[in-house]
Amino acid sequence: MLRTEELGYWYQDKEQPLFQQVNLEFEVGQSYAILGHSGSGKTTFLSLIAGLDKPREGAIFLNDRPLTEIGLTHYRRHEVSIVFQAYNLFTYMSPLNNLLTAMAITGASHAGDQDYARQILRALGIADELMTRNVQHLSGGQQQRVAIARTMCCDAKLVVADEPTGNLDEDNTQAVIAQFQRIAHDQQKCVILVTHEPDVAAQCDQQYRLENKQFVRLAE
Ligand SMILES: Nc1ncnc2c1ncn2[C@@H]1O[C@H](COP(=O)(O)OP(=O)(O)OP(=O)(O)O)[C@@H](O)[C@H]1O
Repeated sequence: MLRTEELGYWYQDKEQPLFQQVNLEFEVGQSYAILGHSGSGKTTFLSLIAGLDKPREGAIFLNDRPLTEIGLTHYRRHEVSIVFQAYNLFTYMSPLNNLLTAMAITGASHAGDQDYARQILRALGIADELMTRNVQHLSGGQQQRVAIARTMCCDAKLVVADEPTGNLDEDNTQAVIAQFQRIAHDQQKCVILVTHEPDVAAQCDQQYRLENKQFVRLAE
């Protein structure tokens, strides 16, 4: 579904590329973890496949169409869903309104369907009384679950997550990873997440380590 071809990136003020000649394929129905030491370029890679930045070299294809042809604005709005470590929810809204707004903005097939949004929040353990409260009253783990619920109610087949469990305790980490696995397997989406935690990576279907400017597939 998503393919990189001879992908390379460096920041203008850096002499060395962070990665170069990267040829990878990501499929729906699978979850992928990307590991690598701090500063190796994991977040940068994620920002390229999320359409937040453009490659210096090579190209990214969604279903064989280059992102440059799809257009980054359309791609970001309709084709990819992003989960950040810092949740990035609308802080002045309730969980329910966060989902409804995301569905409206992206033109999701369930746009406007409150029951559907409630059902997804419930499945992620957000109790009915929390759904209409301001999200700032929720714990970090609950907010991250709302961010994941938002991904689930949108139609984008590609879900990218940057350190989604970085702020969470063990229980919430497990709940979040289990949910990403459901997104990949039950919703048949492609989940790509960056993590520092080998235990988290081990629960994904495939793992890569970014080292020496290349993504090395780790044995299962
Ligand atoms: N906007 C920028 N301009 C210049 N250099 C940057 C910029 N963003 C990141 N870098 C540098 O690029 C390198 C890779 O950063 P990146 O955030 O992609 O790494 P990472 O592997 O995600 O790191 P971490 O695990 O610590 O989050 C780092 O050396 C960082 O300092």
